[in-house]
Amino acid sequence: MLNKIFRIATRQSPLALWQAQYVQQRLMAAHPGLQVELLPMVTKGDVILDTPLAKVGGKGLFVKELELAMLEGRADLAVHSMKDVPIDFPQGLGLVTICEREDPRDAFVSNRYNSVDELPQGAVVGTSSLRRQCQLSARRPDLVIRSLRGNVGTRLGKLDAGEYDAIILAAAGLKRLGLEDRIRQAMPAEISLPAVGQGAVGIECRADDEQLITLLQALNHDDTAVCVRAERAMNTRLEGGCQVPIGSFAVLEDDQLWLRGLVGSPDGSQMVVGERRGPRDHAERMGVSLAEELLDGGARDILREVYQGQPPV
Ligand SMILES: NCc1[nH]cc(CCC(=O)O)c1CC(=O)O
Repeated sequence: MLNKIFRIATRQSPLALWQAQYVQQRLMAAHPGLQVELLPMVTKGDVILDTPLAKVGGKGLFVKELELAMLEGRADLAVHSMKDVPIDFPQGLGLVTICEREDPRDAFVSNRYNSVDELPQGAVVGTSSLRRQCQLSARRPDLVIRSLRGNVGTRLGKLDAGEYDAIILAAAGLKRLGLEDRIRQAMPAEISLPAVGQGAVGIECRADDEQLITLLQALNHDDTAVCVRAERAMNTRLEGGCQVPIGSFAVLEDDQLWLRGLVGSPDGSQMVVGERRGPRDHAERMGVSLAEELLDGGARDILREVYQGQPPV
């Protein structure tokens, strides 16, 4: 076993590399003598940077090449931000481990203002997330939301160049990159309900790689996995991709799971919210039943508009 080298397929953005190195180090620490290397790759999502994600086919773009490398045996595992992991996995691959969640909140970043509520009338806020746009606009209909893409460093550069009064990023990405001091306001879930899986790192590998799956168990964080499972079950029932304004966020409080969900129109004029509390082993069914409540409460009509004629049933 120890003469095998395990290869982690990874994108080359600083955040992707940080996450891959984090898993590499944790694997080697948990299993002294284990050899783990990185296989840095370029994905389609990295190449097409100036088109809104919604127009180029979504987040699957960032993972396809990594998955092909695993299926062809050039790599053994891939590390993902759970937020970017699609609902379905290709035949032969599976998500086997979810690591402990970093700060799940959205971060308000600005060089002039301390919070969303402090922004002046008509301020320009950068984000390409319909979920963030929806919640910002619902709270502050006067704000002008402008598209913002690129990796974390690029986005901060555009803020610093004066293109925006403020931008919204995931707190987790900023903290991992040592940029925590850029956060002016870690937005509570009441102001910005996070995306499914936000802040959690997941590990994908070949479903029949029993040796690796066993080694990876040491990195699994059960509480995080339960929360993310509930969030993903809700998202799956809604057939949510990343181009839809869906928030889903679960926490464990004294072993009780508290799941909150939100579906809104991109302009923030409509918003359907709901929540479930229950035992941790009901994670999936809570996600599904919350999704159904949201659908019946208006989300079906909102999503029908967004999906343009392909509504969830
Ligand atoms: N959509 C891109 C993406 N995917 C994961 C993170 C941040 C880290 C995380 O949520 O784990 C980000 C950047 C952002 O939203 O600011």
